[in-house]
Amino acid sequence: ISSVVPYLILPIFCLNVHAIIFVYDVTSLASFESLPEWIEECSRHSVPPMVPRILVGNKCDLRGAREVSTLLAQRLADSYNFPLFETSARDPAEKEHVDAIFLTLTSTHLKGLISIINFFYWQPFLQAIAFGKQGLYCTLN
Ligand SMILES: Nc1nc2c(ncn2[C@@H]2O[C@H](COP(=O)(O)OP(=O)(O)OP(=O)(O)O)[C@@H](O)[C@H]2O)c(=O)[nH]1
Repeated sequence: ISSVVPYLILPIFCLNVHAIIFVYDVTSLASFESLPEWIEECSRHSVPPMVPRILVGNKCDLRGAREVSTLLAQRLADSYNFPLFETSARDPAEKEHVDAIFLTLTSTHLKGLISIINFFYWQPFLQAIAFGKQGLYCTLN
């Protein structure tokens, strides 16, 4: 999410969202420090907790201009339990990182879907077992 996205547009982005990538610029401490505000803002717009979120530090090719250390970013990522990636949209050597970001999001999203499917598939059986046990308990008493 870029800092230029007005707050008014955010609710529209948050409708039916499947994944969120929070991107900051590693050469801008201000962009990093604005992240918690954007993360909270997304939560306020009822983005379900199961929607995978990921933190991405961009512009890693600008080594001399770095203002956000990996350690600092990792601490923030850990505090929200988000995976952290550092990459560069400009440096072709970092291409694999961009691929990894989307693979991680896709697999997390699929895991979420599978657990929902599992829940609805097994729920009637679990209920039947619970009910059966209850019935047995009543009969024995
Ligand atoms: N060196 C470098 N420049 C980048 C990278 N990603 C984007 N840029 C440059 O940063 C500028 C802004 O990129 P945009 O894609 O417009 O991104 P934005 O979200 O508007 O970002 P900011 O202007 O940085 O707030 C452009 O000149 C891009 O070419 C990167 O990984 N490395």
